Amino acid sequence: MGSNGDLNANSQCLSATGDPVLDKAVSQWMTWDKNPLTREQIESLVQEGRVVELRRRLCSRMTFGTAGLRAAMGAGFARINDLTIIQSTQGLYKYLAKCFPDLKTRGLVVGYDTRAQASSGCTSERLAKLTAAVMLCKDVPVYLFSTYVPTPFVPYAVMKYGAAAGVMITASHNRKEDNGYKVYWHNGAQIASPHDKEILHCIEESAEPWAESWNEDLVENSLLKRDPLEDVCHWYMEELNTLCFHRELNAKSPLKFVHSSFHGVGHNYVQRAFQQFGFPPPIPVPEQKDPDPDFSTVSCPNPEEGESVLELSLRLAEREKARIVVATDPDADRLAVAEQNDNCGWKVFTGNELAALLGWWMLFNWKEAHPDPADTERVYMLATTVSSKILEAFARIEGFHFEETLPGFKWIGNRIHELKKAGKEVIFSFEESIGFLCGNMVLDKDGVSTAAVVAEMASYLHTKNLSLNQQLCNIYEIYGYHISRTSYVLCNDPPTIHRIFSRLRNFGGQGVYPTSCGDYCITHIRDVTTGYDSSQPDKKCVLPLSKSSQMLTFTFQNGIVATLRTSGTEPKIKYYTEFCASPGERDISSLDEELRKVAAALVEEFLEPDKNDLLGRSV
Ligand SMILES: O=P([O-])(O)O[C@H]1O[C@H](COP(=O)(O)O)[C@@H](O)[C@H](O)[C@H]1O
Ligand SMILES: [Mg+2]
Repeated sequence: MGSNGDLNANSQCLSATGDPVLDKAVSQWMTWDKNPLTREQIESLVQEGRVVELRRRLCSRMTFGTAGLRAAMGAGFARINDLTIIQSTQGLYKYLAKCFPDLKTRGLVVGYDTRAQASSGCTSERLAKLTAAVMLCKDVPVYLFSTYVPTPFVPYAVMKYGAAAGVMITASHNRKEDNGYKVYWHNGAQIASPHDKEILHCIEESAEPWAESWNEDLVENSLLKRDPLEDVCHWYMEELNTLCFHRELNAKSPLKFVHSSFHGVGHNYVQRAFQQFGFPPPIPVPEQKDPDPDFSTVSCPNPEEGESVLELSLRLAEREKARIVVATDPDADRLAVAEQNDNCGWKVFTGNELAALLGWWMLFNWKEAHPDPADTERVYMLATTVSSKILEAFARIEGFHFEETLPGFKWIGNRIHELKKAGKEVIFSFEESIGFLCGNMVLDKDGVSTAAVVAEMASYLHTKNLSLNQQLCNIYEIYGYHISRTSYVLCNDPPTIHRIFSRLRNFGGQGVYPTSCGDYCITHIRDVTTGYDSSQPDKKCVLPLSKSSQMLTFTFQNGIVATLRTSGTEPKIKYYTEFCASPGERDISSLDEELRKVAAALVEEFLEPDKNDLLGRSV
């Protein structure tokens, strides 16, 4: 890297894109960025005259989506890199300083996962250190974990230390090119509106790096930096006892478990959690147990993709005669589970199916500890609106409360916080995307604690001669079958997405939504993007508006409910469909067939994949 004089000379000779707005952005980038690799990326793009790409990278900024800022790593204000992490943290500092007069005693928690990209020099660890440096240079104490941790450790630490906020550098299950910046508020839940908008505003106002923001030495030398790793691990593992109800049974269980950490952070933590529950540590998938930023053995690092990405785990489990596989996603906040059944191979549970099991399990144990039915009055379970309504069916029959939120655990976390304050007890929450929270130890989904809870549930059921799958059928028999189909198409072009949703909003003329899809009649429409709900007396959505994402829900005459929405973390349009049968209704195969047809019609007629160049799911 040259002296400041060189930087200015560089930025002047580069001002040659022919677009004054872009020229300004290029010159700002070259003045502010001190990372030679990302500077070089912009330099080459300018030299090659790649104006469209430059505009894409430099003329917009990342916004807070379903789970924080998330984008590809690399040069540009629209990407994750040293400079944008510094800018984001400067903005966060500015906002926190406004909200917390005691910021300098409270401090910030910073954690990171195991992502790395050679071409931009961005590793999650380095980005976490820069985050810490920005706060330290303003004399804000920082609890910076000395090694990678599961995402839920950050909100847990925020609550334990009474910190003002927390930042986790992770892109979870996204492709290896991406990274992200998740922000937790002092209550331990991820930030939601209005904090996200306010922070973004402060980021825009704090774009120029402060002199000391690049000073990573502060992390080594500052007395305001603490390493929370040992304490947090210890407290977390101890507190797991509140979710362990049958330790003696666990210790005697003949069941064997295989664990995959998907090349991410989960290995050590899941091993310890199992031991805390009285189990021997699960058998790790050796090829996937250590961090690998290339995610070399999986086509996609998302355990949600099912059997295709669980291949190594399933084969190992067969060799080891392990009945159950648990797989944490790369930042260990979500969990996939598969079970081997004697004659019918592997059953990989969907998030909705696992939630039926876990919801049942948490209620079962809660009732054991609180035999007075009057106590159930203060019990809550939560789920996002695109998740199965199975918990609602439980709540109706068992007499507790169920509520739904917008997609994203940030909504669930903040609602748990409010309910706790009001003296209520949220005993289980989930998202269909294999995100679960048993109890409320942290206010975010947690793959580590859920892995141990699943092992205990399976061991308990085993003593009753039941598999997880058999128990799932029992649950459906009592509460009604809940059959869902969820998938997505890929779309990298925001104008196409806009066109698709706008067509649906004006399907039968201006402002007229569709009244049918395929052969199926639509009876109600909910448009969370605009706040319209035809089923409500005042035609207004009960859920908060979600203007920055697209989300349309169709209720069909046959009872199926389907939602189309844009992902807030990846370039996807997702669809979610469910049929909730009444207890006693058993003709499952015909229900499933009907659901398949509705899902197919939804994609063909409403998304028009050929016309819109949408790619189907490849795995
Ligand atoms: O892409 P979207 O907007 O559907 O969001 C997806 O990822 C989010 C973040 O998950 P993680 O924290 O593990 O990255 C989840 O909350 C959400 O349920 C899931 O659908
Ligand atoms: Mg995750």
